Amino acid sequence: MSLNKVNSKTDILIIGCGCIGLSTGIVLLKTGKYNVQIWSRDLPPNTTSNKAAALWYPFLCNPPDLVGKWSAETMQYFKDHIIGDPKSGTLIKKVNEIFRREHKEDPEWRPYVQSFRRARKDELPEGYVDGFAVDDGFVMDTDMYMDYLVQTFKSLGGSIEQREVEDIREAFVHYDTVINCTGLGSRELFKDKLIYPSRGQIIVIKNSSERSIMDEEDHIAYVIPRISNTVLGGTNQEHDYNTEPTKQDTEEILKRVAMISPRFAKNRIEIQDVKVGLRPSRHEIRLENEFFEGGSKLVVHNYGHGGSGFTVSWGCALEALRVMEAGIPNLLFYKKQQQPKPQSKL
Ligand SMILES: Cc1cc2nc3c(=O)[nH]c(=O)nc-3n(C[C@H](O)[C@H](O)[C@H](O)COP(=O)(O)OP(=O)(O)OC[C@H]3O[C@@H](n4cnc5c(N)ncnc54)[C@H](O)[C@@H]3O)c2cc1C
Ligand SMILES: O=C(O)C(=O)Cc1ccccc1
Repeated sequence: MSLNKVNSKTDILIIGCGCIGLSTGIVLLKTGKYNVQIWSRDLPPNTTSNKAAALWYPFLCNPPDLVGKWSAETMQYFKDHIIGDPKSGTLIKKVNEIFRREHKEDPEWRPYVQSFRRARKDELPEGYVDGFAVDDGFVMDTDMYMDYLVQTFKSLGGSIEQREVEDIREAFVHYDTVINCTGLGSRELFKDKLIYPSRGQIIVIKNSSERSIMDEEDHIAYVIPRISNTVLGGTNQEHDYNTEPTKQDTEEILKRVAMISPRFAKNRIEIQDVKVGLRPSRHEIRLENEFFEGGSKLVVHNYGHGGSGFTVSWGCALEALRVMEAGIPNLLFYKKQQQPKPQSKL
């Protein structure tokens, strides 16, 4: 049995149609070497990814050095391929993280982001004494961006099937190489009990804001302006599976946001929507090969991106391609394929 090949391209299955699965699929398709299909239980707009704020900013994601590298690669990828396209739903927006106490240390990702600077005093609301700034930060109108990823994936020849995978062996019937982008779903599908939900609630409002600003010191508060609305957040309730918004969280978020952006204390806030998503949290992103069925099947894991899936998406997609291409030659029958055919005795 040879590697699944049609039109001399290798067939790859991706499980999961969130920002990670779609970005990974696009990177594979752009090489011109793979036929890529996505199987996914939920499709946009019904994924965790669609519940994100979303802005570029490393948050609740590890390991720090790799998250810094992948965040910077993702920022570059957005600048090179995405931000110029109005269909992508992205906007360049300065982002400020602010602190009530002096913050001596720069963030671990600072060495990777040249545009990083300390916040100026005039960028700090009353009661805040220190802060970070990234002038070329960017935000995504999440649903627009997710639709853009789906259209880009399909325009490159990718296909998407709504299908839940209950046992990875279902995938092995048709594919030798599978990329696992199931986020929190890996808790069941691969019995990884290290991944757990961190519940995040956000409020979508009509009002606008000139910058993204956030305080994540003692509790989370953020304002993230987008093309068609602004997102106020948020919460971070670990191991909480409740996907329904609560009135209490909405009130808490509005109270905290008024502290970091006083204009929201004075102006009437017109709530358009309240959303909840379960961040796929893990002590660190799992991005590695795992062989099954005696080395004849390969799964590339790419999940556990916590609060930074969009921020590291393209860096992780490029890494998943590298890891996969390092793994394929080790597939058992791939090796057999390469063996010279025995010469006939006649
Ligand atoms: C409120 C909130 C705000 C956020 N804001 C930001 C932000 O500003 N910036 C940022 O970078 N990140 C942000 N995040 C984090 C970001 O949303 C996640 O890191 C990201 O969505 C993870 O993407 P994913 O593709 O791994 O997961 P998901 O979007 O959950 O996709 C997983 C996919 O796998 C599918 N799946 C799972 N199990 C199976 C199975 N067994 N069979 C078939 N399919 C399966 C699911 O249906 C889904 O399609 C935020 C998260 C929340 C909750
Ligand atoms: O809520 C989240 O998961 C986010 O990623 C939004 C965010 C980004 C940066 C700081 C705090 C929250």
